[in-house]
Amino acid sequence: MKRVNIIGHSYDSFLCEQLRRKEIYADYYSVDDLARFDYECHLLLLDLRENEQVSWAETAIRKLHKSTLILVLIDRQQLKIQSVQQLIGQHAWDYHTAPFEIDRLVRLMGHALGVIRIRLQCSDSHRHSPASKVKSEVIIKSPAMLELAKNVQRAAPTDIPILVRGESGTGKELIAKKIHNQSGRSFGPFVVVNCGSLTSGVVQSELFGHEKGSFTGAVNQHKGKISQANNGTLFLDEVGDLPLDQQVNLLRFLQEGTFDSVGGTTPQSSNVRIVAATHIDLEEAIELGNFRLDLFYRLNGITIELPPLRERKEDIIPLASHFCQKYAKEYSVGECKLSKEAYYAMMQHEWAGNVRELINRIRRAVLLCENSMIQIQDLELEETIVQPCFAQGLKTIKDEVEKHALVTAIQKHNGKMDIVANDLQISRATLYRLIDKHEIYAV
Ligand SMILES: Nc1ncnc2c1ncn2[C@@H]1O[C@H](COP(=O)(O)OP(=O)(O)OP(=O)(O)O)[C@@H](O)[C@H]1O
Repeated sequence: MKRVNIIGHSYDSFLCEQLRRKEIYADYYSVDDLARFDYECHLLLLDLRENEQVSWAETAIRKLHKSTLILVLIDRQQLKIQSVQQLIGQHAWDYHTAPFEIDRLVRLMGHALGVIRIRLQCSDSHRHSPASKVKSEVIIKSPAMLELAKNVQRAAPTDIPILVRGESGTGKELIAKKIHNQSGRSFGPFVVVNCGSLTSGVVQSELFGHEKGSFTGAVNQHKGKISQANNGTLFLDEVGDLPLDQQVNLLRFLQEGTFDSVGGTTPQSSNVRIVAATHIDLEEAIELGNFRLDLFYRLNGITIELPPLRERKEDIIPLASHFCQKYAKEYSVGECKLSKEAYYAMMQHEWAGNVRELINRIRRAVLLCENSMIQIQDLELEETIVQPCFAQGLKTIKDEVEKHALVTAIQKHNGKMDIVANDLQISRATLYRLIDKHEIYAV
């Protein structure tokens, strides 16, 4: 659905309804209600019909960003008025004379929106070097995550809602930022709402905003996160924890594109792309009656499922190295390395807290380690114990040769498992099975 802001003398329900039928959502502000208008729009229709005085329109135009496209709607006879001519000549991108023909008006708006889109794309490629985007450096080496990155790249440029699922600390928010950065909205804001940390009343005002005086303590008007995310991405973190009574309001916004602020009397709109994340089992929450099925369908245009770190072991060491470097630089302690024991302990650890846990252990270890070498105790990990193999005949000799080949290849390639597997001409799955079989926790 397309959107246009209209300023006019008084609310014209007929015009708004006609536009709505053509899938254009009109946010109408009457001259008396301009305090509500935030002047941050791309397309503005100035409805000057039956207005002799246009001074209010000139005042409004002065507050607009100079890139806003202005269309003017006037009565034919107004074209003869000098102030109207001036206003059109100086500020309007185009005008339309009443009685309006809805199809012509819609075509005009469609054209204006097209121009805006092209302008934004051009200014985006000029203005936005990677440094100006939301920070989202993602370390990825495992096949599962490389596949996931491909899906993110495919889905990001569309406006399809994305549901990111995964255990806590797997990188859901980071992926949401990546989606934003790879979308046409990267020039706009990336706004995060943590649905889990707020009570129902607070969530409503946080998401939808509130009007001055709408409740005790509402001393000023507050712009909600949905409005703040206009032309950008709204990231609904822990959406599974959104209180049930607020789920219906969110659903209405997702279906109709409109919402009411707390204490507000006119529906508002905002052009946002929704990315939601959850670590809870939403299907189970639906069965238990804690989450709405219709909202689930609305949010779940595409699902991106982040595997836990223990299921993508190839990412562990690259992540550890990255954060070693990062914190060594941050704490000015010189380059740090992982000892072989630390390395294997990391590969064996369960990582219940996923990447967040890895970051915490590495950060602490970088500070605590001696001689720039991170040991198991610096990471506060369990020492992995190598069980001896008992030699018994040919089978044992074969086993010993196999183990020796594995250990040698792992040492030679510094633990890079994909290269080790390649060198030994076995699949990665077989390599891990053999590492488990021989209990190779340290080399
Ligand atoms: N692949 C990755 N590369 C680099 N950093 C990562 C990666 N994955 C996660 N991180 C980092 O790990 C930390 C946790 O990630 P994030 O907050 O995105 O996880 P989450 O799944 O949203 O967690 P929660 O469910 O607890 O909100 C962040 O500091 C993030 O930058």
